[in-house]
Amino acid sequence: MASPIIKVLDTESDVSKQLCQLVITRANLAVKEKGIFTIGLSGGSAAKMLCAALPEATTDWSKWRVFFCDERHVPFDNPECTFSFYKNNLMSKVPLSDEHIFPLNPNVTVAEAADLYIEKLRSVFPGNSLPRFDLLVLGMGPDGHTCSLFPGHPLLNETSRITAAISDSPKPPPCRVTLTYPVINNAACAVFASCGAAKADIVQQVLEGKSEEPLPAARVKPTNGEVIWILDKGAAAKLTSANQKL
Ligand SMILES: O=C(O)[C@H](O)[C@@H](O)[C@H](O)[C@H](O)COP(=O)(O)O
Repeated sequence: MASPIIKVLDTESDVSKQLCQLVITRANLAVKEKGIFTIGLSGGSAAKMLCAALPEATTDWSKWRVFFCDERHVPFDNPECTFSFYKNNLMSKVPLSDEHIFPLNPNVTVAEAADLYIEKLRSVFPGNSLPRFDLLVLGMGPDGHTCSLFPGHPLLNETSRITAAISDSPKPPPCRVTLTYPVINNAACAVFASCGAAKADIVQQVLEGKSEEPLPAARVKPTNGEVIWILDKGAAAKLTSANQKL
């Protein structure tokens, strides 16, 4: 797998614009080549960036198939629900129909929701092969987690399931469903967007650390794909100069 591509920009607004530009470029290329664009979205600051800029974008929304890299197992009316954040802040502004965005089922147990999510994935990625997303938009928490894959958690070692339930997430809420590394590392492209000086240490650990136990975000290494990190200067502040290309 090639080394991560690192883009360092001045401000969070620049990161947001660059993230959305990458998403749209990838979307329009996938639609042109395959007639469909498959994307996995994350919550947190990436959701805010995408919802702020995507409504202005030019793309054929009818060709998008939108999944969640992870999702909190909460009712849709819970403010923690990532799907509802996108529904209220993106879907309400663009012609992305309900049939093309795939939320979790919050009305079953979290384990059942993880199983049911596999069926939703199979409705777009048929057969038994690993789903290959065109793009996964990922965030990284201050502990180096990504999706709902947390440091030291047994799910880091999941090699057969394509989705998994977690009920002891250290980041509340505790119950979530997450994509696992078999799917994450089968993606054509995974992009992280991280901003702020508070992330500088963990960004340096993930991108330049040599730990025996790599942090979850450092384990995102698509076998036949690329990883792109879009950082503002604050988040990139502890990287070596080689990685600080503005
Ligand atoms: O729903 C979630 O909680 C996310 O998917 C989670 O993995 C998020 O991406 C990171 O916690 C980073 O969040 P921030 O970018 O807001 O720090």
